[in-house]
Amino acid sequence: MKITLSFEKTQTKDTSIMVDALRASTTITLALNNFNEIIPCFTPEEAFELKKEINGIIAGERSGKRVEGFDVGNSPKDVENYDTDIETLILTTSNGTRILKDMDSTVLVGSMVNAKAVGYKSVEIAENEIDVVMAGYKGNFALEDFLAAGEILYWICDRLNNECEISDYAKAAIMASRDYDALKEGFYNCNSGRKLSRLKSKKDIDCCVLKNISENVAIYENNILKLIKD
Ligand SMILES: O=C(O)[C@H](CS(=O)(=O)O)OP(=O)(O)O
Ligand SMILES: [Mg+2]
Repeated sequence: MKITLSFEKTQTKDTSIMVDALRASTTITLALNNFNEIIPCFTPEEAFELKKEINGIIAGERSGKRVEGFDVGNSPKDVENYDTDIETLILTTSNGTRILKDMDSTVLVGSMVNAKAVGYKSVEIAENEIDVVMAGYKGNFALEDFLAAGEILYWICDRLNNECEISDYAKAAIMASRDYDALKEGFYNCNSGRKLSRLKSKKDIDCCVLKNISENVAIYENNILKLIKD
């Protein structure tokens, strides 16, 4: 099995894992405890248009703040705990939902909170290649996505008993993610982490940095995110 790490765009047609640790991947993973499906939109305008056509809760942010007129922002716990009987979540965020659009492969969603589950599941479904794709921050490298990718890559290699062809880039992410105290420091002091703290959303970082608190693995098929079947 060939294991790689990429930025924004996947390099495989086999199996990709989209990683946006602060916060979209975490929000998607935990939202599936409250919603049956998530429809990612690429702009707030598109989300508002879709809301007119379907019965859905509309969530997301721009610059880390809830979009005016949305039911909820991009806080994983706020979305997970949103009190509703509606089964569909419409979600648009600055980075994570944007990069899903161009991924021409089987796509899973990975974060710290489901790192082992998504790593193991990717090995189960991949044929020959797994590419972990970092969402980044406004088109730039994001430390938290590199660290979360490293945690996921660790579990992929663990599931393969380290019998795999892994890129140096992917190896570097694993090495960078091994010290959990350093990883947490990275989450709180990266660009997104500092911004979220300024926006009084530190509680979201507290959630997004937790390791393996969820078995949920979302798969992106036909423009919809749902829990992958066992
Ligand atoms: O909502 C988020 O946390 C980020 C935007 S920012 O880094 O807080 O400005 O969006 P995401 O698409 O989850 O990276
Ligand atoms: Mg992010």
